[in-house]
Amino acid sequence: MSVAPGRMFPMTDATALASQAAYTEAVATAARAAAAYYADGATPLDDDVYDQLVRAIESYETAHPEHVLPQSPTGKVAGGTASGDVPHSAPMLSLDNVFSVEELAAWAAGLERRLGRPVAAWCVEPKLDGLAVAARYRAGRLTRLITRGDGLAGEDISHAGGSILGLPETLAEPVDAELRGEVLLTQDQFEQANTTRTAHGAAPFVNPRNGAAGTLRAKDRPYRIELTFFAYGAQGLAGGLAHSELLGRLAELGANTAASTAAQPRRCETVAEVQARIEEIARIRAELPFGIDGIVVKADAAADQELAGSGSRAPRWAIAYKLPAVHRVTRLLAVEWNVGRTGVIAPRAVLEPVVVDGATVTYATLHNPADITRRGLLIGDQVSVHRAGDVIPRVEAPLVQLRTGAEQPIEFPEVCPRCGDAIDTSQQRWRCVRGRGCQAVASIRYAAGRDQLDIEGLGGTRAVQLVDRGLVADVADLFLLTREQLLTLDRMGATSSDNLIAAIEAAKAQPLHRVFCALGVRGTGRSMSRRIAQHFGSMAAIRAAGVDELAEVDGIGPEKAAVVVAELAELAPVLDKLALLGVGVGEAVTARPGAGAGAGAEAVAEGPLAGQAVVVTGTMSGPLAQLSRTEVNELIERAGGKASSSVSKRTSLLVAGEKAGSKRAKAEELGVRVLNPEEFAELVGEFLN
Ligand SMILES: NC(=O)c1ccc[n+]([C@@H]2O[C@H](COP(=O)([O-])OP(=O)(O)OC[C@H]3O[C@@H](n4cnc5c(N)ncnc54)[C@H](O)[C@@H]3O)[C@@H](O)[C@H]2O)c1
Ligand SMILES: [Zn+2]
Repeated sequence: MSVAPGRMFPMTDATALASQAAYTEAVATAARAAAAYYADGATPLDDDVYDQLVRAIESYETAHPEHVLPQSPTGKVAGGTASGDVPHSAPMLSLDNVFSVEELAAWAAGLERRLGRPVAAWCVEPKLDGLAVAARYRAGRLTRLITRGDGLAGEDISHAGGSILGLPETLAEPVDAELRGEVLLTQDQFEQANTTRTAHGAAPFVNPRNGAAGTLRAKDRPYRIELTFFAYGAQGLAGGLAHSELLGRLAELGANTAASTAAQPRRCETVAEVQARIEEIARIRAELPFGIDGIVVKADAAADQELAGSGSRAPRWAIAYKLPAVHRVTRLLAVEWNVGRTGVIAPRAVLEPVVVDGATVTYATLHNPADITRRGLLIGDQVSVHRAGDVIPRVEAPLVQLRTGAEQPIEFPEVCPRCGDAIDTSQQRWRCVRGRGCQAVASIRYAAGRDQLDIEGLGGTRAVQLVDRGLVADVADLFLLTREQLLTLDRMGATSSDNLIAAIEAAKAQPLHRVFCALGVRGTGRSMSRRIAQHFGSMAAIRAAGVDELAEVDGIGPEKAAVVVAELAELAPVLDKLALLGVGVGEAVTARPGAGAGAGAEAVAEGPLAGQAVVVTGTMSGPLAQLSRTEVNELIERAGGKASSSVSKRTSLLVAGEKAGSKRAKAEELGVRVLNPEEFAELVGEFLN
């Protein structure tokens, strides 16, 4: 992640409030969201959106101070929605925010103007994404634990004291003091918490922060959830310590601090150094074992802090440099089950697209079936999605409070979705019992298919037999099969053996594009294979091509080209065998630069509609609904057919939608085959876009 100058994510400009009515509504929305956020975390707004809203409210209030509403969240700790009955020894404040390095520099300059001198030094540390607590110690023993509340008084949560790592029951010295810091769930603790909760029939936590809040408040739970404490402040310890010295002192007393992590607090002399450290922490954010939602910059010296003082909501000597939210709420649309090369069957969430940390996320990992159960997910749920840096996006949990009742259970496969054989569910990661053989069966079936090598007599069960008997492990092995070997298979007589051998022999002469297609390289269906074959002219040339050359083929971008190159490299042993056997060398089509998508002469002779005269009538539906009549006609031509407008003896096929009328009657009279738009779309599926 880079924090180069400029805004890291869209800010308030677009959401400036134009009128008092808009302001009133914004205040109401923010107040509702904050109330939900500090109560149970079930807010429909993402943090970024909430922050933007509050900024817009603030700027409106600056311009119209006479119109400020009393329920406005600005200037208040927790937006004024939290409270408590244990008074704090000194206010527990929030932090003001900046969103760019320019704003940070302006804030630092403002602080120095206020002080009338340069800030002696800064301390830069992670902004831990949890909840602030005050821990009171008497003679070194923990006596009371209190939430931040409204900043002036909080709730007593002493019951939680025993399950917080890094918050000692007894300090290393018998001091009377109050430690302040953040309580959070690390990623591991969050996963563990949700396993425990779902096992007890409780709803999983939406995200670690929400989980920490719920856990601190809860009493009398039948299970224990472990949390972690990071100290960053204190009351009642010897005064005059710089912040960085105080952190050292807290660690000496036995409390956990961020110094124990890769995002260690660092003392910086200049704002440039501060920016560099911010950038470092932002860069390692995704690898930290706990969540951070920003980086806190503090004036280090006690004298600077004292002179700057505090406002009602936040100290003036510290600022939070916010990072883009890595948690987003979106809808779970479906779960797909993909079988990997080794037969592992992995679920994948299909999401309503959402931008998280700068990238659009449409898929997220669900790890394994137990993971789905642990999270208690349903199709249609609003879910919290996490993504940071290059980390694979993951679904964290459903927001059960937002369910409508229309959610559906997730169906788990009963047989391998690729080969149809049984699933081994004895491990967390489900596997096809066929293991690597699953891939072999699937790839051989695919290779023998009508649009590839077109080997009749090599359907599903035959492919399974051949793989199970160890006769075939890849496409090339097919061409080494002997009649004698085939005769040893169940239900395989002399005639079927001869026929299959003949079909395989014939397949040797299949043109290059079909042999290439038979390899099953990802993203290269029938028409793409044709284009690649036409472009390069021989398998040797295709294999010799690099990413750049492949990317020149119509329809292959650099990313797809890289996939093709990588998969071909993996297929090298198969390709070597095929070359030795002389498969895929027949009828090499000469390279035709610029040949379009399946539009060449070959395409016309090859598609599912090859040589057919097709008429379209009525209203198109299904996948064809979006197409104009011209587009449907183009589709027919791409698929090898000829589009015509009237039904006659020469018509091969009529595609009849709703309100088809006289053409349909005539076709039926002439005995012409009639398909509805859906059936037709299936027939020409591959050519649809
Ligand atoms: N999504 C929503 O609807 C919604 C609603 C309300 C609030 N929020 C989120 O909550 C934020 C406000 O929460 P907040 O009031 O807790 O303030 P905050 O999280 O913006 O910052 C203040 C808090 O940071 C914490 N903190 C972490 N590391 C720290 C460190 N090293 N030093 C000092 N403090 C540290 C402390 O708990 C402190 O109270 C908003 O910015 C928004 O992102 C979201
Ligand atoms: Zn399988």
